[in-house]
Amino acid sequence: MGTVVDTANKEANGSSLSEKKVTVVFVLGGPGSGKGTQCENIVRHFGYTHLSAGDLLRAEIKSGSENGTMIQNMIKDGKIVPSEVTIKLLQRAMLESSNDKFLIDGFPRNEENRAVFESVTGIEPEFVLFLDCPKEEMERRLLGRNQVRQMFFPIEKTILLLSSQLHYPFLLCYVKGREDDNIDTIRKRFKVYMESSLPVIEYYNSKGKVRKILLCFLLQIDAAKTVEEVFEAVKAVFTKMNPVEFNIELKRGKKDMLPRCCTSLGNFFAAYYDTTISGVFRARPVRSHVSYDCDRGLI
Ligand SMILES: Nc1ncnc2c1ncn2[C@@H]1O[C@H](COP(=O)(O)OP(=O)(O)OP(=O)(O)O)[C@@H](O)[C@H]1O
Ligand SMILES: Nc1ccn([C@@H]2O[C@H](COP(=O)(O)O)[C@@H](O)[C@H]2O)c(=O)n1
Repeated sequence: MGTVVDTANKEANGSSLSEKKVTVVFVLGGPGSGKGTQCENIVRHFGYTHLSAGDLLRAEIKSGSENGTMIQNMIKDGKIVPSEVTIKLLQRAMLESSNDKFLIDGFPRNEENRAVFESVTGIEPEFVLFLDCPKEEMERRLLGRNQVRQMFFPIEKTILLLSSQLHYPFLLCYVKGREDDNIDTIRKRFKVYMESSLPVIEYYNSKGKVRKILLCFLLQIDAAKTVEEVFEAVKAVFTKMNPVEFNIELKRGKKDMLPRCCTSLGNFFAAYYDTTISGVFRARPVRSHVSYDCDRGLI
């Protein structure tokens, strides 16, 4: 008998994810680090489809599903919803999409999410984009997120006015925004992030899959990077996403020859792995449009 996730894997259009070859990038970072904001930019520039695990869960609550109340309680408490539920939603969204490139935002959130996703779908992420943001900045952003909604959305602003002037506090429930953007739940979400989500990032880091973006300038107070500054760094990661492998024989087998390899291959390579594995090293192209007809060389 198949599991719930097996069923989801088949039901969208009769096909399964293993038949549909997909590229997946996980976008991770603490609550409010700006994952959703950067995903919107990546979608525009690089043609990915953005799947936010949190948004899919919130949509499931609204749909009146039998799991709705359980999901709502978990989110209110900052807890992680059982993997089977979230993975089913992700699988369905991937199967229903005509795209084959996905940004999965806010997933995997814990070791169970990661292991079940990989075993059920057979998908390993291309890489993990990790937005590394100080806690104080994330807290400021989350608390600000609801205020922004209240200040700029005209209907919400009107309801706010009515609720205060006519003393109808119940109207406030229409302008609250995300129920988990309150200080109590935010603290719980930070705890879950530190205890359960960071180990997943460490796991992928040990496999060389993490591309970390620092969201604040180092050694500066109040030095959070703007959305545009962060996206410049994100763009560089996606532009250089496909490493090119060269079989380069190093005459003297010395690591310090590698920068010269890069230079002699036309200055197209900004970075390289400084380890040689039986004479092979990988270089990342600076310009994505360059074509590589030289994949062998003797330096
Ligand atoms: N670089 C930035 N500088 C200042 N504010 C930002 C920046 N990036 C995002 N924000 C703002 O911070 C808030 C949180 O951003 P966003 O919703 O993208 O975070 P998130 O990581 O997806 O959050 P969550 O984990 O809760 O889903 C939003 O109000 C957004 O406009
Ligand atoms: N893999 C996940 C992702 C999210 N959740 C729950 O949703 C809440 C909001 O998530 P955001 O990514 O939108 O911040 C989160 O606090 C969890 O309760 C989950 O369970 N599993």
